[in-house]
Amino acid sequence: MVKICCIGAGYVGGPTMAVIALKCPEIQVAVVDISVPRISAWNSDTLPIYEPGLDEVVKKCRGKNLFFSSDVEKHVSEADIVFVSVNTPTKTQGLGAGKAADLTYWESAARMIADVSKSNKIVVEKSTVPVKTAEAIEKILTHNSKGINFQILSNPEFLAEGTAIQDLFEPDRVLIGGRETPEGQKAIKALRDVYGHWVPMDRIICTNLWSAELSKLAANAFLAQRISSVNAMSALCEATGADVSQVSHAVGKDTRIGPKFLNASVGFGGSCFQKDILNLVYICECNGLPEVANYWKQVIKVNDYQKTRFVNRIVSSMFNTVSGKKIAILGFAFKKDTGDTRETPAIDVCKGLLGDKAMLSIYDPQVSEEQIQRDLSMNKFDWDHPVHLQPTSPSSMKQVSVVWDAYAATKDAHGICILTEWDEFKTLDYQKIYDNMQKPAFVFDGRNIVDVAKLREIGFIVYSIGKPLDEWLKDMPAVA
Ligand SMILES: NC(=O)c1ccc[n+]([C@@H]2O[C@H](COP(=O)([O-])OP(=O)(O)OC[C@H]3O[C@@H](n4cnc5c(N)ncnc54)[C@H](O)[C@@H]3O)[C@@H](O)[C@H]2O)c1
Ligand SMILES: O=c1ccn([C@@H]2O[C@H](COP(=O)(O)OP(=O)(O)O[C@H]3O[C@H](CO)[C@@H](O)[C@H](O)[C@H]3O)[C@@H](O)[C@H]2O)c(=O)[nH]1
Repeated sequence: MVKICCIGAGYVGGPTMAVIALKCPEIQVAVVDISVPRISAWNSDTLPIYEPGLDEVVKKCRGKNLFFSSDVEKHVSEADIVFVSVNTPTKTQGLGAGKAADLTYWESAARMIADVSKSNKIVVEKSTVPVKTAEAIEKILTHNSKGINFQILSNPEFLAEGTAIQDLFEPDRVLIGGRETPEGQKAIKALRDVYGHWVPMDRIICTNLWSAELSKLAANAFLAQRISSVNAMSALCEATGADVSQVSHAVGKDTRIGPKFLNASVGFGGSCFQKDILNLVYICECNGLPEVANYWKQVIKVNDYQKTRFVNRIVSSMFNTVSGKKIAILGFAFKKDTGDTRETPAIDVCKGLLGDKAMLSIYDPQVSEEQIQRDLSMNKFDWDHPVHLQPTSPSSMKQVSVVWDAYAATKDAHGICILTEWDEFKTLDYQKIYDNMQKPAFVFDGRNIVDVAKLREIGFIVYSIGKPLDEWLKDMPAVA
């Protein structure tokens, strides 16, 4: 029986391994992590991450051919294939701080694999890593390898949160990079056979190691670049009276461009886009390519501009001050159908409003109060480091309250900011909400999900990203 072990039971390791276990009943899959609470949660009825469809998959396989354990060394030593899916955050200190990937967790996993292995293994990079990482990992593994053969593969993950299970069931492609030696090709075949249980062969792309590593960074950069492009257009739409949804639709109808990923928003968030582009920028700089680095840096700059622009719209619309005003924040996760808040635009928007002394009442169906407090008190780039390394929340967050209902959040509020596109925000009773708010009542829709005409009919002053401006807002400056 083939044994797989995955180091890192996070947003990628957990769902990916659960799907491999489901699709390959004859393979034994162990997911291991140094975080004991995380492993306990994977073994409980309340999984550590919220992801539609994940519960069913885990329940079908757990205890049969899918195991979650904190006995990292035992499972690694027994495995034929070891996936490494640990976090690779942005470095916060030292050389490359604020840009380069922090490979501390990866390196310690590699050292541990080298220490405990007694048989040949295929080691698979699942984490997103800088191009050429495999070379460094190979050095760690083969140094003092006691005659054991390690084959390194790069198998980056392309799932998106909120649709992880669907993405894993029907991936656009699976990418496997390996050495161009006979042993490397044999290792590629072994991993291709695992995915071959459910992924059509023509969707499994095999490349060399460096192409696979770089393709992952490139794919995220291209995706994020589309969002920054449409967000840049949204500012121009507001200035000219064009409607960004109509522009996106018209542009996306060109089959060379395509309709997906062209929704203007308050800005992209999530644990990957910013981190991976910064990493790409750093690699370009290290390779003496400042023009290429600056090109990609601009994608992040436009994203920051969009968040600042949104905050400025709110403040300038509300008579240039939100001091002491109650603002309801609807949605805190970085997108719908996840409880993940890493790099969510809500953090920057809330911090911007708090800086202007607003009183925030925050509601998100999947994010806990503790998480929100931690996020709002954290430094940039600390977010993806293990919890014990993150700053604790100060008790002085008196301007922030977290409530468990959109109606409570909006009661007596001066304004509403929609920051996550949760479906439930589309069907709220906005008349009831309006009746219970201070007047004039404002809605700032950072996701373009509300029916603007209907809300204006009720009496709201509405700002929607990239849409023709409300009369109220027309003469207000909205410079970032
Ligand atoms: N989140 C996503 O949607 C996504 C998608 C594709 C790729 N990725 C990439 O996958 C990687 C993992 O991302 P994630 O979101 O799953 O991270 P995560 O933080 O949710 O999970 C990583 C886990 O690794 C564990 N860990 C760290 N060092 C360890 C060690 N030495 N031994 C055992 N366990 C260890 C941590 O405790 C943590 O539970 C990152 O490189 C990320 O860029 C993420
Ligand atoms: O048209 C769009 C599409 C997305 N977003 C925002 O962009 C961010 C990222 O969304 P999405 O890409 O759907 O989620 P992630 O889970 O971050 O997934 C991305 O990052 C993963 C980690 O590398 C990759 O595996 C995925 O392929 C890639 O889509 C979110 O804040 C979205 O709200 C927009 O603003 N407009």
